[in-house]
Amino acid sequence: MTPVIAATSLSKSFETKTGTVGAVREVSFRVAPGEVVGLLGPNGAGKTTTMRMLSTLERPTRGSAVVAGHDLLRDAHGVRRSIGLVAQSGGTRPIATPRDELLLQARIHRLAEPARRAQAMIDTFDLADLADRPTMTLSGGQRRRLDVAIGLIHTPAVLFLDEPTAALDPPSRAEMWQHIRNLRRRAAATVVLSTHHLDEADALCDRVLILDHGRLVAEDSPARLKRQLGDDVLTVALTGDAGRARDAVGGLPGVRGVHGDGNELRIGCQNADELVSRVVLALHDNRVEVRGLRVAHPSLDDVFLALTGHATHQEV
Ligand SMILES: Nc1ncnc2c1ncn2[C@@H]1O[C@H](COP(=O)(O)OP(=O)(O)OP(=O)(O)O)[C@@H](O)[C@H]1O
Repeated sequence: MTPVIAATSLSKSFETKTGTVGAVREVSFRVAPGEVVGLLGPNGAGKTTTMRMLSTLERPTRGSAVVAGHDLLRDAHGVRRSIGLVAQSGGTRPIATPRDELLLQARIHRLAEPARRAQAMIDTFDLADLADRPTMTLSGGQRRRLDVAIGLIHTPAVLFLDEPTAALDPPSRAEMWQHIRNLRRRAAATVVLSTHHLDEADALCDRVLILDHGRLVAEDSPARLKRQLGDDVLTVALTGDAGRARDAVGGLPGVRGVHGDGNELRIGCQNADELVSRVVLALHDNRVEVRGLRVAHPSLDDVFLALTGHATHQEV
């Protein structure tokens, strides 16, 4: 199947007073039609810059991409016509109403029957009660919903959502998740979204691209990424030398991998119940005090830590 996005060695460097920042480095990937793909990584990993390049807002320093059949460098106009972009900051005017904003976008895209199209988006995104109020009176979640409606009004082949749920409270977040799920069900839209919430990527994405320091370090479905670590993760809170603790348990039979984050070891394994007593004994023999134990299925947090050596909430 022809991919909707094919990025090849996409790279972007910024020249700053303190030197060159390699924001995105040689990133290559493909996105199939109808896929929901997550760009995942901590602050500064290169997610926004990747999206800005793919939506023609930033020119790549190196590399190329084809988006919805249009070459990014040779046919930026074609790319722009085929995509919707919901930026982190949104883009609505405070005193305009949602209906004004949707109408304006419909006209910018020269859609037939703009008023009917605006109303369709108002209905789809549950904006009926809010449609004629100034956008500055909307809550963060309501405004975000409007941003997505605006991004979709021209039925783009690809929708880029930059942190669609940043700063939303849990109910608004859940609502936004439902809208993103509906996009795929109703519109079969291809969606590329960025997030640093691993649970969000897990809940919404067919595939995640994990970025760290501008590089693509892994690319797979959330389920397969987690399975690589085993069925269980045994988390051990400890006091003592983390390096010595890692060495003590790393070679035990059944251990798939050990990752340390401060005073905590996370041990990927097939069956944590069988391993617990051996881990405690090995740590005791190496003078590491165990303060607590917890068993869980691997999360994308564990995957991220295993791949990069640091947690997603740490800035890079
Ligand atoms: N215009 C710019 N000038 C200089 N450096 C920049 C510019 N834009 C981005 N950067 C740098 O590029 C790197 C990647 O930034 P980017 O915004 O793409 O990361 P991100 O993963 O989207 O982060 P966040 O989750 O915080 O939005 C960062 O180190 C950032 O400071």
